[in-house]
Amino acid sequence: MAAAAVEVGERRKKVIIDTDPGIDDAMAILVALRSPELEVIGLTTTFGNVHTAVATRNVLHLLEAVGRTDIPVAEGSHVTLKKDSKLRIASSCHGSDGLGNQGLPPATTAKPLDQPASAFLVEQANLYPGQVTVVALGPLTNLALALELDPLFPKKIGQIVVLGGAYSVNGNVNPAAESNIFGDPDAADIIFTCGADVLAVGINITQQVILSEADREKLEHSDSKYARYICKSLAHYFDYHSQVYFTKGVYLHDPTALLAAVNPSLVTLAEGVVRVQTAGITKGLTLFRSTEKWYADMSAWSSMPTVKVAVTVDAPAVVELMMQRLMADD
Ligand SMILES: O=c1[nH]c(=O)c2ncn([C@@H]3O[C@H](CO)[C@@H](O)[C@H]3O)c2[nH]1
Repeated sequence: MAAAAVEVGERRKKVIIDTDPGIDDAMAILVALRSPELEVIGLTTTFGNVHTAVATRNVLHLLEAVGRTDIPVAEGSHVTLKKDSKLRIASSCHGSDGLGNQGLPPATTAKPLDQPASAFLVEQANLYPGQVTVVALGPLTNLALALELDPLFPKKIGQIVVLGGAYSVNGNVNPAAESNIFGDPDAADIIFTCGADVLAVGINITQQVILSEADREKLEHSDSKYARYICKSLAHYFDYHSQVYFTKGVYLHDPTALLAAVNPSLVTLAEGVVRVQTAGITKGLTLFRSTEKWYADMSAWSSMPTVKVAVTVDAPAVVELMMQRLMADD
């Protein structure tokens, strides 16, 4: 089974998680910290589920709670690539504090770096050319800014795993758009067409991966500090799903993308050009053109680099692996 088949290579994969926690972001970060295949070399923050300052606060709180303040945190952009400060924040999904309205205090000593996220991303890509995987769990603004800082960033970064897009299904902001792409569609279109090794995991995949009430109970009975940390925010996430999706379980968006970086065999892929609609009623729409058909006239597509898009997922294996990682002994 896929979960058992994970092999720890001699060299752990260096990972930077770009994140806007967010309940399922927090879950993904915790899973990453418990994954021996990964070396988390940094966390960068962005807006989306919360404003960027709150994302930074939440990341620092989480790292302190699990004793991992050795991991550097770089704060990201507070506005979109086009400097729009009127952001869409998904507070109904995650609570106004991003972690289920727990009223958590700020971290006591942990602080972000002085360096902005984009500069940190460029620095790490230069330090470890071809070796760094960015798992992007929010809008892609910081990555697009990194590319502005260093046009060779797409060639120096190892892989960008994007949680984002809705490929041939409705979005979750509106029928057209998924939340992370809607948050900064200009940045997303740039990243999808920049020539980097991009793997997109959309909600057509992540909405198949469901944490049930029974799974939640198992997490609640675990002594692991990682499971205990996430359980405190799960009630809000379950309530939200029951109100808007009429489901008893919750979607594991961010952990699925993270685990696709840990064990790529959990998903199968198609390859083709992805473009993003940047305006109008379909703003944030992700359109995937597979290479299965030749088109006579399509200049906005034919000259563009391709990306990989996840098309199937072993959902039970993802849930099991996530549970194992969160409940493993401290
Ligand atoms: O705007 C949103 N509406 C949702 O229903 C919703 N459900 C989950 N999410 C968050 O957006 C990303 C997936 O699209 C993840 O980071 C979810 O937390 C949502 N965002």
